[in-house]
Amino acid sequence: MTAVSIAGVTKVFNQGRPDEVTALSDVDLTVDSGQFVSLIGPSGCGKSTLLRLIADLIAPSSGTVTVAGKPAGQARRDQEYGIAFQQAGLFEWRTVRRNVELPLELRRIPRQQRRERAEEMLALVGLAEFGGHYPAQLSGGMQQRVAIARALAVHPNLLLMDEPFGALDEMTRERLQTELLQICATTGTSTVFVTHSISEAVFLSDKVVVMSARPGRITTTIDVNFERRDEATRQSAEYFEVVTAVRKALRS
Ligand SMILES: Nc1ncnc2c1ncn2[C@@H]1O[C@H](COP(=O)(O)OP(=O)(O)OP(=O)(O)O)[C@@H](O)[C@H]1O
Repeated sequence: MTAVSIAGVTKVFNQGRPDEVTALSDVDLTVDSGQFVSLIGPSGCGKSTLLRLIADLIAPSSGTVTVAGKPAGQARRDQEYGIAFQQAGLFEWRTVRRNVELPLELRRIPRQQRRERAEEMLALVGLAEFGGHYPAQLSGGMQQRVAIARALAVHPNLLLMDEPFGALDEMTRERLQTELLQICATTGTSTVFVTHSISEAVFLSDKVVVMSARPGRITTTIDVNFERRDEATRQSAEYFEVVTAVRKALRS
C-alpha cells in the first residue's frame, strides 16, 4: 500500500507576477506504507512546500498528490494524517490533556472516548503523569512530545513533521528521535519528516530524499537499511557511510 504518491508536481508561487517563484519543479515521490522518509536540502529548496502539498494546505500548480490512495483534499477531510511543526503550537490555556484532545473534539468524538485516547497517547510519548499540566510548565522537549501525541491522537496512518526537533538541544533531540522510531514501529505510521540535520535524517529514515534549490527538485534518493536503530547505530561504520553519502549528495 502506498501512503503518499506525488507525480510530476510543480509549484509556482505568485504565478505571472514579478515575484514569481518556482518552489518545486517536476517532483515525483512515493512513500510506502509504514515507511519513514526524510526530506533534506538547502534552505529554500521546497521541503516545507512539499510537506504542505501533501497536507493539502496548498495546491500544486501541476501534477497530482495522492494520500492513502485518495486525492490530497479528500485525505485532509478524512484526517488521514497528523501534523507536527518546529514550534509545538500548543494552546497555553488548555491543559496538556486537552491539547491532545483537540483534534478529537474537532472530529466530535465523545468526551469519554476523547479522554481515553488522550491518556493513551500521552502514555505513548512518556507523559502519562502530565495530562493536568499546562504547556508553560513543561520543557521544550516535553512540549514537542505533546505535539506528537496530538498529531497521533486521531490514529493517522501518516505523520507529517516539519523540523519538529529543530529547537531542541542535541541530547533531547536524540532521545526524541529514538522515541519517535518506537512510536512509528508500534503504530505502523508512515512518516514524512523535514530536517536540516544529516545525522537525524540518516538515523530515522528508510529513505533520505535529497533536494536542490531553484527550482526545488529531488536530486538523489538514498535508501537506508539498518538492521537496528539504537545508540550503537550512531557509532557504526555503516551509519557513517550513509551520512557521507548524503553529505556528498547535498554538495553535488
Ligand atoms: N506562500 C509563499 N509565497 C511565495 N513564495 C513562497 C511561499 N512559500 C514558500 N515560498 C518560496 O518557495 C521556496 C521554497 O520554500 P520552502 O519554505 O518550501 O523551503 P524550505 O526548503 O522548507 O526552506 P527552509 O529549509 O529554509 O525551511 C522559497 O523560495 C520560498 O521563498
